[in-house]
Order: sequence, then structure tokens, then C-alpha cells
Amino acid sequence: MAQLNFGGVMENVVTREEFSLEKAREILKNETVAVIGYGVQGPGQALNLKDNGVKVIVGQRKGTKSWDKALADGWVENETLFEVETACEKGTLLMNLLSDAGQIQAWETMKKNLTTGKALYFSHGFGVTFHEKTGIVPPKDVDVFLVAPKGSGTSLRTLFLKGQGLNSSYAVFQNATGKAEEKALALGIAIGSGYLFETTFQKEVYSDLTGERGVLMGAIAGIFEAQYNVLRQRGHSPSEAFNETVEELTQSLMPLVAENGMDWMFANCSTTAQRGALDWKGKFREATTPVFNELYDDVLSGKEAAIVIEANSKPDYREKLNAELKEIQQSELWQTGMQVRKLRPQTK
Ligand SMILES: NC(=O)C1=CN([C@@H]2O[C@H](COP(=O)(O)OP(=O)(O)OC[C@H]3O[C@@H](n4cnc5c(N)ncnc54)[C@H](O)[C@@H]3O)[C@@H](O)[C@H]2O)C=CC1
Ligand SMILES: CC(=O)[C@](C)(O)C(=O)O
Ligand SMILES: [Mg+2]
Ligand SMILES: [Mg+2]
Repeated sequence: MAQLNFGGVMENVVTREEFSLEKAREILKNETVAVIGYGVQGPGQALNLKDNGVKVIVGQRKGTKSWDKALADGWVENETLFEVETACEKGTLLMNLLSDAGQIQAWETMKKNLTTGKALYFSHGFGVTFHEKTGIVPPKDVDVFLVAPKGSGTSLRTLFLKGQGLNSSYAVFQNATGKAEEKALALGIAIGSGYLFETTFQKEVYSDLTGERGVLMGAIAGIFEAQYNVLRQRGHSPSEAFNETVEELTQSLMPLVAENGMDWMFANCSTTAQRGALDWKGKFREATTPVFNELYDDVLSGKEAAIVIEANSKPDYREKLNAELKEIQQSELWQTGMQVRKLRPQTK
């Protein structure tokens, strides 16, 4: 394991140079990896594992859209695709990639099949950390670990196919066989992670829930709406408001941040923009810090977990979510986005 310096703080990082795919294959050679759940992460992880030469089966409820997707992706019923319960019986290493709420309902089935020496894998610290709400308490005689890709399962697959990768964090919760860590790392490399950052189940779930509610998804969606609405109310056209809020950010400025950092993006904008952005950055930081603290408190107290579990355990949760997403899609802001995207020079 490498000790790397992150802005002055040393951290443990596993690289695929030191932990090769060959080594991962060797560690997993006698395992039947059962990917349970074929939603967003399931397909990405299962297909990458298979392409990397690991023996994989998929467990998914028959008659669902995800089952049909698994068939379309080439998994074969009764050979490599089974009902959840059968896959849990056949697998020696169970990858729990059901939705976090679905994991609660399927837990008894999974637990029953976690016999001595098997391993249980998650891509989130949710179920185990919030065990008082989820009831997920793994048997003592199995290994329990997580590998959490820092991105969508969709990107995990598309980047893998391009010969690139996503990074993941990993953590060991329970080491019953003495081999939990090497199994976690082997799976981390075999699902296509480039580098693996060490964490714990609690740290993973607290940071992940904060990030997706905050800057990665919730905050950015909210701040887009706020600026777009103000520009519209002040008499700007939809295309102008959209271009100055979203299009320029995703097409020009964020790629510069990704490439070389925030100062580099600033340095490539006008001195007029730099002066103003430097002055306003602090105001935005101060205005949002209390909101981020409120968010972190609600994550830590389990309030956010309770909301998720309650909402996602209703039978019509999918329809409700889809209706909310549709409302966003049909808003003037995102309808404008659809039109603007069509005008990107490269899509012509
Ligand atoms: N979506 C993503 O890209 C990411 C997800 N994760 C984590 O990976 C895990 C899986 O997440 P997603 O792929 O988003 O899940 P998902 O929401 O796409 O659901 C996965 C599958 O669970 C099945 N399912 C739901 N309830 C069930 C039940 N009661 N019984 C049997 N099957 C049921 C559904 O049919 C679906 O195919 C979660 O722990 C999530 O937090 C981590 C990183 C990113
Ligand atoms: C893609 C990811 O890592 C998220 C946003 O945390 C999630 O989908 O849960
Ligand atoms: Mg995440
Ligand atoms: Mg998440």
C-alpha cells in the first residue's frame, strides 16, 4: 500500500500497479461472485468483473425491468442469471447491490445464505452503519467489506470500455477469515477501479450522503435554479440565462477545473471575471456553510437515512420519483437545456 501526500496529509492508497489485475484474479479464482441487484451499479460492476475474467452470476427478481436488462446484457437464465435467493445460495462472495432500501427487504434471504467463510460486499456503508434502522447485522463468521465507486455505475462501465476507470474507496468492517482486505482490494481492482482510497463504513456513508445532497447533486441543482430564476426575472432570455448558468460551466469551465484545478480555471478567465469571482466566493461560502452543517448533522443523526428508508419502502416510490424527475425535465430551465444541447457545434 502506498502512503501518498494529500495537501500535507498522508493517506493509504492502493494502486493497480502494486495490486495488479493478475493478483486480483488469483485471489478470486475459487470464488463465485454473486452480484445481487441489477440497477445502476449492478450492471457496471458485474460486466466489468466478467470482462476481467472473474466468475460472476447475477441475482435479480424475475419479471422486473432490471431482469430484462440483465438478459439483454447477455446473462443467461439458470446459467449466470438467477432469482435473488438462488444466486445467494450459489455465490461464495455476495455483492449486495440492491437499492439501499431494497437491501432491508432482502436481508433475511441474504443472511440465511451467508454461511461460514462466505463474504459480503457492499458499495455503500449505509446498511451496516444505520443497522438500527435497516436490521442489517452480518453474521460474525463472514467477511464484510465495501468498495464504493466514486461515480455512477453507468460511468464505471463506460470508462472501463474506454480503457479508463473510476476511483473507489474501500473499507473492511469484519475480517472473519483473515482475508477480508485482500478480497476487498481484489474486487475493487476487478470492478475497474483505478485507485482505492482507504476509509471506514461510517466515513464512507457520512461523506457520500453529504456529497450527493450537497455539491454533487442537491446544492448544484438548487444553485442553478436560483441563478437562472434571477436572470429570467431580470429580463434575460432563457438561452442567455441557461448559457450563463449551466452550459458554460459544463462545457468550458468545469473541464478546466477537472484538468488542472480551480486556480487554473480562474487563470483562464478574464481579469474582470477573476476579480469578481474572488470577491463573491467568500459570500457564497459563508451563506452556504450553515446549510452544509445542517445537512451533515441530519446525516449523522440518521435523519436522512430514515427519510430515504421511509420514502423508498412505499410501493409507489418509483412512480413518485419519476414524477419529480419529470417535473425537473419539463421546467423551462431544463427544456431550454435540451434545446441548447442540440446547438453544440460537435453534435451538428
Ligand atoms: N447508483 C450508483 O451509481 C451508485 C450506487 N451506489 C450504491 O450501490 C448500491 C446499489 O445502488 P443502485 O445500483 O443505485 O441501486 P438501484 O436503485 O438501481 O436498485 C438496484 C436493484 O435493486 C432491486 N431491488 C430493489 N428492491 C428490491 C427488493 N426488495 N428485493 C429484490 N430486489 C430489489 C431493483 O430491482 C434494482 O434492480 C446502493 O448501496 C447504492 O447506494 C454507490 C455508488 C454509486
Ligand atoms: C454516484 C454516487 O456515488 C452517488 C451520487 O453517491 C449515488 O448514486 O449514490
Ligand atoms: Mg457516491
Ligand atoms: Mg450515494
